Amino acid sequence: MSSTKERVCIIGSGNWGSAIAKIVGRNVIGSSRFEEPINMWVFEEMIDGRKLTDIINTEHENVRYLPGIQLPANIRAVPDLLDAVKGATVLIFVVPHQFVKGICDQLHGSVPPTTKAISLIKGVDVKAKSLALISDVIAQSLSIDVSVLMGANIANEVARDKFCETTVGCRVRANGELFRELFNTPYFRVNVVEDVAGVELCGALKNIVAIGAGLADGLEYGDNTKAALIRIGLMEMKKFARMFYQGVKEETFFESCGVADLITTCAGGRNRRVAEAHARTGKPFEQLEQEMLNGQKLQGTSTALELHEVLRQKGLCKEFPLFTTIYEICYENLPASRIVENI
Ligand SMILES: NC(=O)C1=CN([C@@H]2O[C@H](COP(=O)(O)OP(=O)(O)OC[C@H]3O[C@@H](n4cnc5c(N)ncnc54)[C@H](O)[C@@H]3O)[C@@H](O)[C@H]2O)C=CC1
Ligand SMILES: O=C(CO)COP(=O)(O)O
Repeated sequence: MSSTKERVCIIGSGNWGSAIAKIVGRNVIGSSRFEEPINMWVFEEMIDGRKLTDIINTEHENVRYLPGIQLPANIRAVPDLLDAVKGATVLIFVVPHQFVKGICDQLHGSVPPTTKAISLIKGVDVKAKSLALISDVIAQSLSIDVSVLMGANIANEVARDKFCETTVGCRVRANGELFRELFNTPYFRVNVVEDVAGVELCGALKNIVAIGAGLADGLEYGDNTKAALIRIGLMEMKKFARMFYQGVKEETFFESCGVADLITTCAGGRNRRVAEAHARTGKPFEQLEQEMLNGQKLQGTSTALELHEVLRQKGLCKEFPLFTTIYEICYENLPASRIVENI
């Protein structure tokens, strides 16, 4: 007899993908709603002569992207994307945003329309010079409903069971509630709101602001300057989100995905850390990403570029001086000190 339970597949296995695998892997144990085995699609690579999938499946640890954390044994690493999603009724998308289109192209035609998906991906897409949400890219490509989960969730802290909150944005309330059940734990508290665009744009845009915060740190400008950049960044995030997506709610910016994620990313995130190194050394971001992140990916620089394409196209650069300056520092060799002068 076939199971009536939901079958979950995680698409992605980086730093956040692995931390989230720990949460959902544990949460489905003994569940009446979800099957216990969970496939996690892994972009295969060799580590000291061994396949990463073999290491995960035998040692239950993602030694490359989340070392030192034991994953539940019901998480099964699968190197083939189509094998991984076979039979899944729930898909969790958690890859760096630059890879999502290629993944959707591969999945096209292999995902039933009743599938419920959620995107944990912080980024945006620019299509024909106009902005698209990553959740819309997935939804349109696969003709399925896509919720989002964003929050103040530095993966290494979540993986160590340190208390935090997160925000699920949904279009279909029942799917939002399903995702609450899948993700919520006493130390990972989920709040569900019906504002997908607001939640997702908070998650994407705060990565640009984090670059600004890191530059200020690298230049040793102090806490007041950093707070000012965070405040101005929040205002630009809000202005941008509401200009491009009618219906984005004011309250969303006070959820975990909004102000809380800004604070944590500007204090401890990878975007901040690499931007600090850029201000100190003058090395290009791409080089620092490779030197400092061991295969993990920066999202803030490419998001600044993508946003800039849209702002320039619409003649809006002057209305977003912080986003524009960060783009120019990342891509046009503007000195880091202009972060303050230009705004
Ligand atoms: N790490 C964190 O603390 C958090 C990350 N996020 C978001 O989650 C998303 C995923 O980030 P992470 O899990 O941290 O990833 P990551 O940056 O740690 O890892 C990079 C991942 O990309 C994969 N990869 C490399 N080349 C690829 C290719 N050509 N095609 C497909 N995959 C490839 C690698 O195998 C690895 O799994 C991002 O949008 C990020 O902003 C959200 C919340 C917290
Ligand atoms: O999104 C994050 C925390 O919520 C992680 O941010 P970084 O990618 O800058 O590490």
